[in-house]
Amino acid sequence: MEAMDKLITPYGEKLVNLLVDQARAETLRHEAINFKSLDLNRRQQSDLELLLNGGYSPLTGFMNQADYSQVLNDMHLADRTFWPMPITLDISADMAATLSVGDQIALRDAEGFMLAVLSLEELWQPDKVFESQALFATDDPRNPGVAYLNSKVGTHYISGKLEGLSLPLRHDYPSLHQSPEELRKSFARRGWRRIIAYQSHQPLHRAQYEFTLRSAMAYEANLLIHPVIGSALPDHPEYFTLMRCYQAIMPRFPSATTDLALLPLHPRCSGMREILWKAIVQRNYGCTHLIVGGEHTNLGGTRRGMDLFQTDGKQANEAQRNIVGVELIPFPRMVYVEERAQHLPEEEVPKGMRTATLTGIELKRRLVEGLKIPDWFSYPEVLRELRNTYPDRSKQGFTIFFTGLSGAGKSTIAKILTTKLLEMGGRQITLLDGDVVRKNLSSELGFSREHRDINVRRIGYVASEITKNHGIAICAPIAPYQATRRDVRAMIEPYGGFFEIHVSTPLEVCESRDRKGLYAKARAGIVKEFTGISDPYEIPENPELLIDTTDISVEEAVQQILLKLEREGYLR
Ligand SMILES: Nc1ncnc2c1ncn2[C@@H]1O[C@H](COP(=O)(O)OS(=O)(=O)O)[C@@H](OP(=O)(O)O)[C@H]1O
Ligand SMILES: Nc1ncnc2c1ncn2[C@@H]1O[C@H](COP(=O)(O)OP(=O)(O)O)[C@@H](O)[C@H]1O
Repeated sequence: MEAMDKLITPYGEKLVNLLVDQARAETLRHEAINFKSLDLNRRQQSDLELLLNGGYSPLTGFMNQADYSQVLNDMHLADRTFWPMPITLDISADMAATLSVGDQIALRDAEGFMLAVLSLEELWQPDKVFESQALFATDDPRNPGVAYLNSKVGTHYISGKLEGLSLPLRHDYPSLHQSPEELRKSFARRGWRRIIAYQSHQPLHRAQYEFTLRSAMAYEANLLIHPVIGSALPDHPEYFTLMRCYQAIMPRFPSATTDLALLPLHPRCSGMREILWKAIVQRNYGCTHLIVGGEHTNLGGTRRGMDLFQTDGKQANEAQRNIVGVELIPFPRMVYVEERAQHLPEEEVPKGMRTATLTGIELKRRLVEGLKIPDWFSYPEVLRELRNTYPDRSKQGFTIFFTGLSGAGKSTIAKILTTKLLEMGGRQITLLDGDVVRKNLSSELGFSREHRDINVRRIGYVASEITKNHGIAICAPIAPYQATRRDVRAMIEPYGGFFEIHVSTPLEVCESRDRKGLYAKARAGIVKEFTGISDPYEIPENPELLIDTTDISVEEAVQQILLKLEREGYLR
C-alpha cells in the first residue's frame, strides 16, 4: 500500500451525522406527545446508533423497500452504491395495523427515553424466506441468523426520514464508547494514518495478542482493538469481565501505537456479506485494515479468517473488496509451538515440532473446575479476571431445588440441609421454603396452574439472583409442572450450579403422614386442586437426585445431597 498523508475517507466520502440541533430537538420533544412510540430492542438500538453517528455512512436512515430489495439481490443500494447488509427497522403486525404514511414515530430505548424520530414514508412486509436465503444461503431455522429473523424480527419493516435526538445512553466505560468522528479526530491528532482494526468478541489471549501485534508490525500500522458489543448484555457480569480482560491486556501493547474502543455493532452471522459490511463500518471509523476471524472456537484453536474466504469468498470478488477500500487480513489458525515458545500460523510450523491448542470449551471447563490453564495460552492478568467471573465450583453459587408432593419431606430435609451447610460456612444461604414463600412473596396466589407457575417462577428468579451472587439458595416448593421447572433451571444454570432433587416419597406415604390434615380435607373435597389428589404432579424426567423418604431418616437424605455436592466440586 502506498504511503498515505491523510486518514482514509469515510465510505461515500462524507461522514453522516443525523443528530439534529438543540432547537429542532426541543421542537420534537415538545411534539412527541402526539407521536406513536416504538421501544427498540438491542439490535435496533445498535443500528440506530450507527446510523446516527455515521458508522453506516452513507446511509441516512433505515432502508426503504427499493434499497432493501436491491441489497438482497446484488449487494447494492438503489443508487448502485455497493452495500452488502440490509439495515431495516422491523415492527409487529399489531403496530403496523395502527400506522399510516406521514405518522411520526418516537424511537425509544428500553426505559422509554426518546432517541430519534422517524417520519413514516414506507411500510412493507418482507419476504423472510428470501431474506434468509440471501443472507444465510439457507432458510433452515437451525441457522442462528435465520432463527433470529424468524423469531425476533417483526413482520413489517418501516422507513422514512430519521432525526436523531441522542445516541443511546451508556453509563459503562464512557471513555471507550467513541463515535467514528471522535475516533477519527483522535487518530488525526496523533498522526495515525494506517490503522488495523481487530473486532474482537472474546478476551485476547496470547494467540490474538501475538497475531495482532505481528500484523501491526508487518503492515507498519497502528492497532485499534475494537470489541463488538452491540449484542452484549450491558448489565451482565460477563460483559464487565470481558471489558476488564481487554483493559487488563492493553498495557502489553505499545500505548503510543495501540488504542481500545467499543464498537456498538450487532453481528448478523452472515458470512462474507457480514465481513464486507463490517469493513465498511470500520472504514467509517477511520481504519484501513480489518483482521477477519481470530475468535476462540469450541472446536479447537482460533477461527481462521481464511476459512471464511474459502467457503464464502467466491461471492466476495476482489472488486467488492476494492470498492470497500479496506484491506482484509485473515486471521490464520494459530497454534502454540513449544520449541519456539510462541504462537505461529499452523502453515508456518516447521515439520516435526510439537504444537498445542486449547478449545473454548476446554478453557471454560478448566475455569469452572479450578484447573490449571497453561502459561502459553494466556496472561495471568487476563486469567485473573476470568477466574473472578468463573470461580471454581467451590466458590460458585448454586441452587438446591426440591420438588415433590405435600408431605414428601421437602421442608424437613431443606431445613436440616441448611443447618449442615451453615455449619460448614463459606457462603450465604437462603432457604425459600414453600410455605414461607407463599406467606411473604406470593400471598395473593392460589393453586391454579397459572398461580402455581407464577409462584414457582418467583422462587426461580430469587434463586437465580442468589446464585449469581455466589450464594446458596435452597427452594422447597411442590413445583408440579415440568415446563416451569425447566424454565427455572434455565434461569439459574448460567450463573452456577442447579440441583433438582425429586423427593419422590409415594402418595400413600405422604397421605398417611398427613401432617397438616390437608389430604383428609382434599379427599373430602374441602380443599380443592390438591396436588396428587385432585391436581396433577408431573414426575421430573432427569433430576440430579431422587430421594424417597419412606424408609430413610432425614439425616440419611441430607447425607446423599452433601455427597452429591462434594462429588461435583461445590463443597471443599
Ligand atoms: N391445593 C393445594 N395443593 C397443594 N398444596 C396446597 C394446596 N392448598 C394448600 N396447600 C399447601 O401449600 C403448600 C404448597 O405450596 P407450594 O407453593 O409449594 O405449591 S406450588 O409449588 O406453587 O405448587 C403445601 O405445603 P407442603 O405440604 O409443605 O408442600 C400445602 O401445605
Ligand atoms: N427421611 C425423611 N425426610 C423428611 N421427612 C421425613 C422423613 N421421614 C419422615 N419424615 C416426615 O415426613 C413429614 C414431611 O413433611 P414436610 O417436610 O413438611 O414435607 P413437605 O415439605 O414435602 O410437604 C415430616 O413430618 C417428617 O418428620
